[in-house]
Amino acid sequence: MEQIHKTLRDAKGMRWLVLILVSFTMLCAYYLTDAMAPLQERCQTSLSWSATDYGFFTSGYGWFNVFLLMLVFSGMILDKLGVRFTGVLSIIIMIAGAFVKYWAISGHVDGTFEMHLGSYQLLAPTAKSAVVAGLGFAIFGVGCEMFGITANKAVVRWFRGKEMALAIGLNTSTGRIGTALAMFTPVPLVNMTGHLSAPVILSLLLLCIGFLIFLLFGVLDKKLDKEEAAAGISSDDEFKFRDIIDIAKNKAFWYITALCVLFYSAVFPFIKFATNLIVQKFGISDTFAGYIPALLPFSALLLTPLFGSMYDRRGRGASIMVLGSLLLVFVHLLFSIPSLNNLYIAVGLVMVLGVAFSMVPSAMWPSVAKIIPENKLGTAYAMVFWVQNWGIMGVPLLIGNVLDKYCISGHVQKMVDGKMIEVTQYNYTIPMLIFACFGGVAILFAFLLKHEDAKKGYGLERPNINK
Ligand SMILES: NCCCC[C@H](NC(=O)[C@@H](N)CCCCN)C(=O)O
Repeated sequence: MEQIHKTLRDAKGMRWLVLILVSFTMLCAYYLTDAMAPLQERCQTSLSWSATDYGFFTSGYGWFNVFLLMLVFSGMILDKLGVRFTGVLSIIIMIAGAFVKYWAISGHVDGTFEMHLGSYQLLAPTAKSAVVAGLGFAIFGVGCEMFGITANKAVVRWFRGKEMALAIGLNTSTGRIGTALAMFTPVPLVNMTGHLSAPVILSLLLLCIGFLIFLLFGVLDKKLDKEEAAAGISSDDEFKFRDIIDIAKNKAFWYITALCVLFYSAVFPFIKFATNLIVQKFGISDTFAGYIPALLPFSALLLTPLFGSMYDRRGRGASIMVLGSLLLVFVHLLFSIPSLNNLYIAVGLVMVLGVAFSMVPSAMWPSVAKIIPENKLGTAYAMVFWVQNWGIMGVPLLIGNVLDKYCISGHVQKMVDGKMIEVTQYNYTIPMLIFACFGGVAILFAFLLKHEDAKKGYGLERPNINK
């Protein structure tokens, strides 16, 4: 006779409480990730940054994750030391990074910085404040990504065989609330306080609250450990180097990873430049321009759980990813057309992008858990995030450079903080075409993944809930 063991994760209320506890920190982390996006023009005027400096600072998020392989180490730490330890460590790292970022943009750093290796110029003269803020963002990025994989693993642990995709979707949605808040609160906050660093101080506060809330999750998760140990359920979480090789041998894993880096390269970096795009192309002030990109995470936050729940009940995960990638290309292509400069069109396109931004993540993250066994999941998520970070890091650099080199359309005089300042105008057609190209290649990988699933039977088109 099969013995049925009831543990905390079998109690619906407990599962959802855990989700709330894990998700709050996600909101705080995502807020800080995007809080400088609506302030691009302010950084350029108040800190004398160029678009290249802004792109350089923005790319900071991925520096340590990519070059120091911090994400890979994070995955190992997660699989070896568990979600509680890794979660706490990641929040401490985020707080440290946020502090450095605050220091740099609050006027403590002046001058420019350049780097040479012999006669070769590694870094052209860049505002020192952008370099230090980038370093802070790089430290923060290590914590934020480490927390992302920890949250994924915690949610999969508590929801596997139950409402897994819905839970991952809701967790992602909470992050989107952070992104939405980051789109429309920074400019009013800066206007109110007169300090460019005000949103960063708010994030620091939120992260400290997140830290305390995560400790509560730790108490429940430890209790689940004890119950499972008493019931003889082993979690076999030990990390082995062989895991990386096993994961790397899986073709479907590489298809989903390629889809991930391409899709997100066309979304996250787009968010960083979106406020400025709206200011430049549709001619509205940055105070209101941030409201339009805010519709993107806002619609995604409502729709991600919806698509997640559809995937749980009806399946069709691979098809959802194909359709989401198609929508992405559609939106970026229309954004690239200079004559389409009606504000209603911008609102409509951002909403459609929100649909794409719900479809792909809601199907992608639960699908990784179908392709890779749970004991290797921390490492697998870390490997996907590592590749994805190349895009999060490289694409803002690329776009910043392209803007300064090929897209300057003029200069205007604007009143900023009571002073008349020259503001550079950009034409965003080329950057939007670059984003569309990423989407085009993403479609190809979404099809390859669907084909591989049909061949190997991972069940990406099947529902997640065990009936
Ligand atoms: N449970 C959440 C699944 C991952 C969500 C995914 N996050 C990432 O891809 C992160 N590597 C990057 C986070 C950057 C923060 N703006 C997402 O869709 O947000």
